[in-house]
Amino acid sequence: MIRVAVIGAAGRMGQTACQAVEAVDDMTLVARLDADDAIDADHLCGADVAVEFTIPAHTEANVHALLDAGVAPVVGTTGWDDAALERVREHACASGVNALIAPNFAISAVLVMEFARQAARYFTSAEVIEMHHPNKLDAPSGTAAQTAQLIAQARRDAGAAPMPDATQMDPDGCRGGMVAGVPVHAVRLAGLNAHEEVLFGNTGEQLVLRSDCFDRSSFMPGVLAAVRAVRNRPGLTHGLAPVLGLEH
Ligand SMILES: NC(=O)C1=CN([C@@H]2O[C@H](COP(=O)(O)OP(=O)(O)OC[C@H]3O[C@@H](n4cnc5c(N)ncnc54)[C@H](O)[C@@H]3O)[C@@H](O)[C@H]2O)C=CC1
Ligand SMILES: O=C(O)C1=N[C@H](C(=O)O)C[C@H](O)C1
Repeated sequence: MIRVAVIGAAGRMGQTACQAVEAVDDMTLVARLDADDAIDADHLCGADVAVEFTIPAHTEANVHALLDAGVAPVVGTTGWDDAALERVREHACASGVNALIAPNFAISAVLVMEFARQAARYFTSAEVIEMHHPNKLDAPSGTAAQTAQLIAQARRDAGAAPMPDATQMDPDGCRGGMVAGVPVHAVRLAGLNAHEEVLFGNTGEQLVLRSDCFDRSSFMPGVLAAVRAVRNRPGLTHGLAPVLGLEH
């Protein structure tokens, strides 16, 4: 039986994660913590693993507190940069407590990232469009940022030429933001949940990869898989792909 704490338990993802943990036979929910609760042994109630869905400004501090408490974090909160990930990697290795941080736990989104990585070298142009509910705090989404980085790395590895773009005037930033040299566009629209399109273009052809997460339950199989896997994966695991056997 895996003893699980949920941090950010009052939030949209935290509530869904609590329900998912309570619905399976091999886990027991031992703690629901939110913004006013200390992350320490008293409040973690003997948890083995903590699922963390909070806010970008606080997630790193929460993760270090969990590692100090000997509880393996499974983190879905976004807003991580390379330096913060490296600090967690070092802390996890030094403490012997494993951690997993993934910008997206939905199978469709993880596969879009993997397929985008594979496709990138074959196309002249690539752009990412992420579309979310208007309550989202960060832009671009963690998933879009990771997708752009994977595309950029694959293009670098393939020695791809710069993408064609004749734009000379864009005072309002309508061409989107640039993540690792890949244009990323963020839509915030009432009625949406979490969606991403990756567009690849060549002369005369287009490939579109799209993930639609209509409901937060879509993230839960991945969260539960990460909870089951994290204690067997030394150090920091970044992304769900390796847990799904998509190592590259
Ligand atoms: N990796 C993935 O598959 C997914 C990641 N996300 C990410 O998860 C994060 C949370 O998203 P939502 O649940 O929609 O947000 P939300 O705003 O509904 O929930 C955040 C919760 O965290 C709590 N909180 C804030 N500071 C805290 C602290 N220091 N310690 C403990 N709790 C704290 C808030 O009170 C709130 O209950 C976002 O970064 C979002 O992008 C969302 C969906 C899927
Ligand atoms: O805030 C959300 O809702 C989501 N956040 C994650 C992200 O920023 O990539 C994952 C998913 O897109 C939902």
